[in-house]
Amino acid sequence: MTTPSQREATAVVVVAAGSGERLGYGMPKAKVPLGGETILTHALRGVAAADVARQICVAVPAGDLELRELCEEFRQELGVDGPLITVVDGGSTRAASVRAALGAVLEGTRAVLVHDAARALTPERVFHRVAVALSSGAKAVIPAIPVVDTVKMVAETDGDDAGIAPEIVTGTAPREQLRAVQTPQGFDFETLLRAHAAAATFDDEQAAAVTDDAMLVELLGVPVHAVRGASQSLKITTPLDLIIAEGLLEGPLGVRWVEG
Ligand SMILES: Nc1ccn([C@@H]2O[C@H](COP(=O)(O)OP(=O)(O)OP(=O)(O)O)[C@@H](O)[C@H]2O)c(=O)n1
Ligand SMILES: C[C@](O)(CO)[C@H](O)COP(=O)(O)O
Repeated sequence: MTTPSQREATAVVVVAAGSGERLGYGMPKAKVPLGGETILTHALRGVAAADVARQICVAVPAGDLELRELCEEFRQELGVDGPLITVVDGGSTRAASVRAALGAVLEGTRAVLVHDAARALTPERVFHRVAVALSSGAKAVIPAIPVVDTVKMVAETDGDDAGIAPEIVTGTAPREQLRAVQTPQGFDFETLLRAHAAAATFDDEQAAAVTDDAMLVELLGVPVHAVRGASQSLKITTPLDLIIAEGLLEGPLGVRWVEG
């Protein structure tokens, strides 16, 4: 476990400003119902239950008053002893939303965990593993799980192969070295600020290639450590993911039965 002084110097950023195109609900994904509540409410409950931070900083779609209200209701539910809940307008990319939230982090913060609201069922133990690794001296920590599929590189087919199939295999990745990466990703605050300052200068193509915060820290040459993630931390991205998440909540023991 982390100590109270580590908790006092930690903030969790929850990015919830995405549009949820692939889920196809016609509303920001954070508002989509899951087990009778919203995806964002589940995510916030998980963060608060983990109790690793004095502040939770949420990025919502710019101008979305409903989600701001939801955060305010959650703040009231936690009461005066709960963490400070700060809400900011997110940006047009995930990284821009993270940057907006980092701008609202309390003075004195030394560690930040960045979490996707879309990973609404992430168990407390994953927050703890990340926080403990940070408190043991890591500057960057990610939760990760082994990849179960065989992963191949492909290219568009051309020449003699055109007309047979749209893609051709160019190689097979060594599966034992691959991990599927999740959130919360934990960082030394100063390191994460440096990484995002560099990313803020990226052109559109470079910015589009940024899919998590750890890769920005990798670009600084800072080691990124991996701890065990959990299968129930799945990112609710497609309608099938939402069905799986509903199923996890409805299981006989709720989401707690899932190992990992
Ligand atoms: N401009 C953005 C884009 C994404 N996110 C957040 O980043 C997390 C991961 O993004 P993803 O699951 O891809 O969400 P969406 O961008 O909403 O999904 P889609 O690409 O289907 O629209 C989500 O919690 C999402 O709210 C964000 O805060 N700001
Ligand atoms: C940060 C992340 O959840 C790690 O798996 C993922 O990269 C987000 O990707 P998205 O394309 O923004 O959903």
